[in-house]
Amino acid sequence: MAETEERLRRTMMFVPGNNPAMVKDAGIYGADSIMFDLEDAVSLAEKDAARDLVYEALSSQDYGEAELVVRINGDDTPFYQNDVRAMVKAGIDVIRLPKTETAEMITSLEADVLAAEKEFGREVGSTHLMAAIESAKGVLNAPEIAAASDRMIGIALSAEDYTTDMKTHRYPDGAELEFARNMVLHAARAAGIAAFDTVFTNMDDTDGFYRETRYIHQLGFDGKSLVNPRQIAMVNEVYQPTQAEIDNARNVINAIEEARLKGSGVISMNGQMVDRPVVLRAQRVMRLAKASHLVDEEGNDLEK
Ligand SMILES: CC(=O)SCCNC(=O)CCNC(=O)[C@H](O)C(C)(C)COP(=O)(O)OP(=O)(O)OC[C@H]1O[C@@H](n2cnc3c(N)ncnc32)[C@H](O)[C@@H]1OP(=O)(O)O
Ligand SMILES: O=C([O-])CC(=O)C(=O)O
Ligand SMILES: [Mg+2]
Repeated sequence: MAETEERLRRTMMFVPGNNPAMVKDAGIYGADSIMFDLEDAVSLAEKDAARDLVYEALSSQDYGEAELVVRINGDDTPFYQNDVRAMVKAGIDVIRLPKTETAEMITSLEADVLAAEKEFGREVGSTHLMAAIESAKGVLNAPEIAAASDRMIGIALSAEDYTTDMKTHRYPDGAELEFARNMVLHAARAAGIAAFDTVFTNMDDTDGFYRETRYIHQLGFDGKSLVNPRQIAMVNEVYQPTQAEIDNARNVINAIEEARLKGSGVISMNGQMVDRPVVLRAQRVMRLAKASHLVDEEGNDLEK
């Protein structure tokens, strides 16, 4: 899917690129985006084997509707060039650059991707990019990074490396991430691309996971990077609109359609002015409701 704003990206699940069983089954859990990892989940000794495994899977497996992302190794590693070429050749949807600190890192990746698209006969521009922000420098440069290329679909905060760079660690209340989360989110919104929150790595702390997901949903993040399939349903639950939100969104969309047929742009509904931002929010609620299987393609309630 080429359209960037329309696509729902609530769940982007890391799949270690060196694990054949996980790579094979990654499509069965219903993640919006599957992110094969060639970077920190893979040891140095396994880098080439992981790249081959992911290349083979991309060439032969059907991952359905999921968006396919690969986290390549950084441009300061000997694996970077081969990662870029193999993933473009395989027709990956999105390349995620880890530890991105400057806009130049993205423009240089863009040039490498373009060269690979031409070399392997892929449509020019078909490979999208995203950046992981994992350091103070990356956070401060996030606005330029997010706007560095038309191929950019999003930026993600990566809190494990970021908190290490900041000489702290992760706490349950997330205060240490407040500035970075807000920077990443504002940089993404200003550039018109998606914002992803970081992984939550304690699989046994379900309450903590829900708390963090509700918080980043409230801030306005599109979704979260995940490390385990069990986290997918929990994120979808948090992002699922309430019945009252769906009813209101449907009324807004119907009212604006009626107004449009009568040739008017601004309308009032229950004494409330309905303008463009209200309509855009309503459309997003209906997209989320459809993805949550609460309404059908026409926007009518489905039986629960
Ligand atoms: C800081 C960073 O860079 S984070 C990004 C790098 N890290 C990663 O990619 C780690 C990804 N996650 C994992 O490897 C695992 O989920 C772990 C190690 C965290 C936990 O593993 P487990 O305890 O085995 O998880 P769990 O018991 O929930 O697994 C259930 C099933 O889901 C599968 N599964 C678990 N995690 C994943 C995953 N990320 N992708 C695909 N399948 C997965 C398991 O293989 C298992 O399948 P099975 O039932 O067919 O055997
Ligand atoms: O992107 C992520 O959330 C995982 C990661 O690399 C980090 O936290 O350093
Ligand atoms: Mg990291």
